[in-house]
Amino acid sequence: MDKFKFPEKFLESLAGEHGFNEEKFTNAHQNIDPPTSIRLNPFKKEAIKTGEQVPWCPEGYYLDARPSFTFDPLFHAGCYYVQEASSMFIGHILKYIKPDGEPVRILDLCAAPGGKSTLLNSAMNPDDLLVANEIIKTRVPVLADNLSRWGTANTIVTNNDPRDFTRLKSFFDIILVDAPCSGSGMFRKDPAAMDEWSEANVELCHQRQERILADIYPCLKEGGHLIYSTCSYSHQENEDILDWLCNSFELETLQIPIYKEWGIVETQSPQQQAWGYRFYPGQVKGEGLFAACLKKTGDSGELGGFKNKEQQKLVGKEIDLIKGYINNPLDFYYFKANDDWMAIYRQHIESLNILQRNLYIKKSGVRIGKLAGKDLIPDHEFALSTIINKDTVLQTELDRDQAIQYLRRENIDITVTDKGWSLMNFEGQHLGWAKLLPNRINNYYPKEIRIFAPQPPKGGVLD
Ligand SMILES: C[S@@+](CC[C@H](N)C(=O)[O-])C[C@H]1O[C@@H](n2cnc3c(N)ncnc32)[C@H](O)[C@@H]1O
Repeated sequence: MDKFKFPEKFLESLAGEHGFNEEKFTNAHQNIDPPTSIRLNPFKKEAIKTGEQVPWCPEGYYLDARPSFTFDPLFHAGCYYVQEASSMFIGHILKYIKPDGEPVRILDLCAAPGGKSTLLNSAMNPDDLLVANEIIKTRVPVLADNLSRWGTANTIVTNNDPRDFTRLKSFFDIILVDAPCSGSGMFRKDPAAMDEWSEANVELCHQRQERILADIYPCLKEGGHLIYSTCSYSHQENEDILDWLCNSFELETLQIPIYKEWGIVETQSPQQQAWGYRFYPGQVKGEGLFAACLKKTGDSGELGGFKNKEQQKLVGKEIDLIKGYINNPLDFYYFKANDDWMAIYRQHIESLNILQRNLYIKKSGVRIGKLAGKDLIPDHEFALSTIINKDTVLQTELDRDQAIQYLRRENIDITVTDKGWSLMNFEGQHLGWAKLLPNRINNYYPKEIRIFAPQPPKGGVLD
C-alpha cells in the first residue's frame, strides 16, 4: 500500500508547474526518508563537521542518521540548529543582497520557532540589528530561547501583529516574510498535514499572505529588499503573490544566482515575470520551499515624529558590578527591563527606543541577570551568550553523563573545590550556571527547558 495518499486535487494542482517532475516527487514521498540536516553556529564551536555539506549553505550539513538531539549537550549549548536543508536557501539570498560594510536593520516577521532568524543572524555583524517577530504569544518563548542559545547581542524579539509594523515607515533595510501557508512542502516530514490541505485553505492562505505583505510594505526602505517564502507548492501562494506584489506596490524582481546541479527550479510569475525558486523533494535533498526576493523602488516616507521611549539605564556602580564579565564592555548599552539587567550593542540604542515605543518587546540584546540583595544572579541567557568574558568567570567542565544530569536539573556527580557562580561546560561550551557551595552544587539550569525525556537506549532514537 502507498505510504502517502496525497489529498484529492493536490497532484492535479501541481501538474502544470514549470520544472515539476511528478515521478521523482512521488518516489521521494513514498520511498525516501526526509534527510536530517543541521546548521552550525558560526559564533560558537564547530560542533560536527562531518558529512555532506548542504550545497547552498556553507554552514549546513546532512547527517547520516538522526541522533537524539535532546541528549546532545552541544545542541543545548547552541552550537547548531536542526534545520531542514531547503530553508537554508534564505541565507544564500541574504548573502547576495546584504550590502558590504553598511549596517542593516532586518525584520523576520513570522519568526517562530526561529530557524530562519538564527540563519539570518549568522550572516550579521554587531552593527546590524535583527528584529524577530512572532504574532502568536505562545510561540514567542521558543523563539526567544533559540535566539538566546545562538548567543548574539544584536537581536530584539517582538510579539506583534504585522499591522503594528505599518507605522514604522522605512525602518527596515531587509524584511523576511516566511509566511504562514498551506504547508504542502512539509507533507513528507509531517504526513498529518495532508489532512488539512484543501483548495479552499490554499485560497484562505493566499488572502492572509496578501494582508500580511500589505501591512509591512511601508516599513521597508526604498532600495531595501523583501524576501518572501512559503513551504507550499501552490502557485496561488507563490508566483501569484509575486504578481500581486509587483502590481500593487513599487517592487522589482531580483534573480538570485544558483547552480544547475543544486536541483532548484527557477520559475517566473505569469504576469510580471518575477523570479521565484522552488524546491521539490526528489529534485533537491530537502523538503518543499518557495522563495523569492524583490527590491523596493518606491518611497514610503519618513518615520513618524513620535517620541522615543527610553529605558531605565544602569547607573555607574551597577555597571561596575558586571563590566568585568563582559567582552569589550564599552561596546554595550546597559539598561533595565523590569528587574532584569540587559545589554545591547550601543549602536542599537535609537532603534531600541523607537521599537519600544511602537511594539511589544519580549527580549532585547542579552539578559545579564538580576540583583538579589547585593548579589547579581546571572541569567541563563548570559551564560549562552557570546559576549561573556569567560576568562573572568569560574568554569566547571562536565563529562557527557554529568552534562545530562545538569541539563535535567539534577544533582551532579562531581567534586569541586571552587566556590561561587560557575559556568557549567561540556567540551568547553557553556550550558548554563551553577552555584558551587562548600558541600553541594546548586543547579541553576532553567526549569522550563530542562530535559524531561527518559535516556534513549545506546545508538540513539528519534526525538
Ligand atoms: C512558516 S512559520 C515560520 C517559521 C520560521 N520562520 C522558522 O524558520 O522557524 C509561519 C509563522 O507565521 C506565524 N503566523 C500565523 N499567522 C500569522 C499572521 N496572520 N501574521 C503573521 N504571522 C503569522 C505563525 O505563528 C508561524 O510562527
